[in-house]
Amino acid sequence: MTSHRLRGERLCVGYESRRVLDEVDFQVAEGRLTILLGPNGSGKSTLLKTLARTLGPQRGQVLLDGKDLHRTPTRDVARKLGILPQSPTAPEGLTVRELVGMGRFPHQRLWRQWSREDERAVNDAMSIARVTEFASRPVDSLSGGQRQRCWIAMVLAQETDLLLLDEPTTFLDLKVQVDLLELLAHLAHDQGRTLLVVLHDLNLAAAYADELVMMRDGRIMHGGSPEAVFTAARLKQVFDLDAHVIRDPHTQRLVCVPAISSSSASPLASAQTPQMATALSRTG
Ligand SMILES: Nc1ncnc2c1ncn2[C@@H]1O[C@H](COP(=O)(O)OP(=O)(O)OP(=O)(O)O)[C@@H](O)[C@H]1O
Repeated sequence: MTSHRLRGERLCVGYESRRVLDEVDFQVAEGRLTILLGPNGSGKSTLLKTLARTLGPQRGQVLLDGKDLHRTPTRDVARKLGILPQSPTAPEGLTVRELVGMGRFPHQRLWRQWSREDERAVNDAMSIARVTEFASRPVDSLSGGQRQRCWIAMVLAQETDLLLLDEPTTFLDLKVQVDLLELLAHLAHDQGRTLLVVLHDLNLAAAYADELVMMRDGRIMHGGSPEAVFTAARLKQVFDLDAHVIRDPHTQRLVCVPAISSSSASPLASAQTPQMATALSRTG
């Protein structure tokens, strides 16, 4: 049986008078890669922040190893749970090595300064996230994608069993997105870590998730394996997206192909014959 170290019970969460989550129950499957999907504004970040202790619930509770997370000291939480928020910003002038080193704070004590263990964790994290070459550069001098990788390195340096990542693939090119998802799957499958990740790319989510969770209007609509959950009917219901779900002939994985009306498709793509395509490309 899958056990649940992190779970939210009857969570009611909002901002001032506006309620976003209403009585949400959610359990993060241990040792699995769970991907949270949903349209903009559906409450994914709100749920993630509540599970990560950065947002307090108005009602309900989050339990980490059976204890109320919002009553657990920060350092204790940070030793078990790492979070990558959406669009984080680093203090001006902070170098990459300094930023990644901040991931080690929960492991330090007043009487125990920077250790070899900290140094090793920072070097490993920078190497995995491929930012070692930028180590002495200020974070704010890097490109969006390079910066995103530094933040991922900081979370990895924390060496927690639980990782909550909000849109970690923002700014990354497709190759780096795939590399990152490979890494996240490796952390779950080979190291037994528990990951909850918000993503917008439906196909990457279907390809890598052990569990897919779909949200809409602050509610969890569906949860389960991609095979069970990733269907055209559910994509329509949750995202209002007209799409076909087909199997990639090479990998047998499920892939969603958005339906594009023939009037908006490029004439080249909708050309009926190779001769028509050649003629169109000449005139175009
Ligand atoms: N700080 C805030 N103050 C007021 N309302 C907020 C705040 N943050 C989010 N909201 C509102 O809460 C709702 C859910 O937002 P949330 O960021 O959780 O959605 P999301 O699913 O993560 O969206 P996205 O995919 O666009 O990141 C939205 O309607 C949003 O406008």
